[in-house]
Amino acid sequence: MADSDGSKYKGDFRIFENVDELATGLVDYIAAISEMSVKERGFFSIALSGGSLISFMGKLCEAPYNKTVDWGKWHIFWVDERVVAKNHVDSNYKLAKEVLLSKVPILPSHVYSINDNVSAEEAASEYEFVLRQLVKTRTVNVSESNDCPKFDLILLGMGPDGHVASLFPWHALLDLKDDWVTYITDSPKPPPERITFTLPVINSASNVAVVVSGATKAVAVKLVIDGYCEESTEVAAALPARKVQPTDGQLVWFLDNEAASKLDSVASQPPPA
Ligand SMILES: O=C1O[C@H](COP(=O)(O)O)[C@@H](O)[C@H](O)[C@H]1O
Repeated sequence: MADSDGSKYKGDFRIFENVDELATGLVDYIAAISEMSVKERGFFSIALSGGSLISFMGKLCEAPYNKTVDWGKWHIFWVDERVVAKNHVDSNYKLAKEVLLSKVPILPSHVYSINDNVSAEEAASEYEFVLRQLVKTRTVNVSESNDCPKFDLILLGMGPDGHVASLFPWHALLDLKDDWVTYITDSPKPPPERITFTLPVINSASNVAVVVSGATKAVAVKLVIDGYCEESTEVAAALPARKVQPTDGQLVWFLDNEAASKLDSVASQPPPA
């Protein structure tokens, strides 16, 4: 559906029968972008979120990906991270380590986790500093239009409130234009202290995938993609996920049937071949 300014929400939508098929589709997609990036640039820069999407990435540890993916070329970042110790149950790093990083031959020096010994503000500023060095060496590509890092792939989940990364509805962080990495100390979802990429960085990526499953997110999915939902009084345009529109990159949504169940505009599309 069109916004009040006439613009339409753009993206590709892949809808799967269940979460197992979604996970297979997602890892196929990640492996293909990894191969293309390594061929074109010699590196693959990927930024992970936390939450349910990480569990789907476990399939990358299985055949054929465990052998075919060029793990030595992967450089792994976090789109957002909770400012807790790396062994804390809320740590996005811990989740990714358990599901993927400890099971494939990724180089430890290519895993860019946050400094968990400092405040959220310092952690964000250190993370942005590291990112700036890696953009200088082009380990992470750069956007020609705004000098932001241009990740080969950014993976986002979405909460039932429409938040992506640690960018929450109506929060002032949504308006940041010049920062790459920022921090929040009043996150509506615990834990309260987090760091997060800003929208300009997310929207500068070459590829962005939003991965959403489950019936509890069906209303938010409809608000974001169709621009309205009769069952909700939320303002669609205020949902952070609706502000994810890559400037020069490709956006793909991976949905299971339950998350897509309220959509009118794309629900009738056949699953990808
Ligand atoms: O707090 C967070 O939530 C979102 C969504 O998580 P999910 O478990 O509902 O899929 C996640 O994408 C984000 O990275 C995380 O910090």
